Amino acid sequence: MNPYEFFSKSADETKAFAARLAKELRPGDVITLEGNLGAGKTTFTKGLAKGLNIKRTVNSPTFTIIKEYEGTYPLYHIDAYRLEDYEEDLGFDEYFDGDGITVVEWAEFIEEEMPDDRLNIQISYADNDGRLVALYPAGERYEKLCRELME
Ligand SMILES: Nc1ncnc2c1ncn2[C@@H]1O[C@H](COP(=O)(O)OP(=O)(O)OP(=O)(O)O)[C@@H](O)[C@H]1O
Repeated sequence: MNPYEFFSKSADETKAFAARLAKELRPGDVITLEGNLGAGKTTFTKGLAKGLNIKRTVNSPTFTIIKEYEGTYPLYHIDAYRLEDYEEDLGFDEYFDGDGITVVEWAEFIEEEMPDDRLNIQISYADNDGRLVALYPAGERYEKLCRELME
């Protein structure tokens, strides 16, 4: 069983959990978000933004592919959904190695550009409008981060 799971009873709880995670993040960190339509990926990202003291409203970047927000650190929110058939190098590594925190939805479509070390977060529907938020850390830094977050 995955030890890094959080059961959220409401959108506010999901946001609060994400905000707590955001406080532990630092520039160069990469998070991938997975979940069905309406699972709460945007809600989670709003929580991250709150934790990073971002004042602007976060909404889905589907049509723009990437959105940038200024906060304690910059937040780069990438939605790769429309890049499924894209073959060229898009230069996203500039974000992954950069000065901010990057959140990627549909990372599988740009897998070649994704770093190996990252924190994958899967949000799924649970009973009574709840959500299961499961963290899958890849790499030592994110393992440690998850352990501390769950303490
Ligand atoms: N526990 C919960 N956690 C997150 N969202 C919840 C929860 N309970 C209810 N919700 C509601 O579910 C909806 C989640 O929508 P959201 O846009 O965040 O999903 P999404 O995964 O980004 O969807 P899409 O793939 O359409 O962009 C919101 O209306 C939110 O208020």
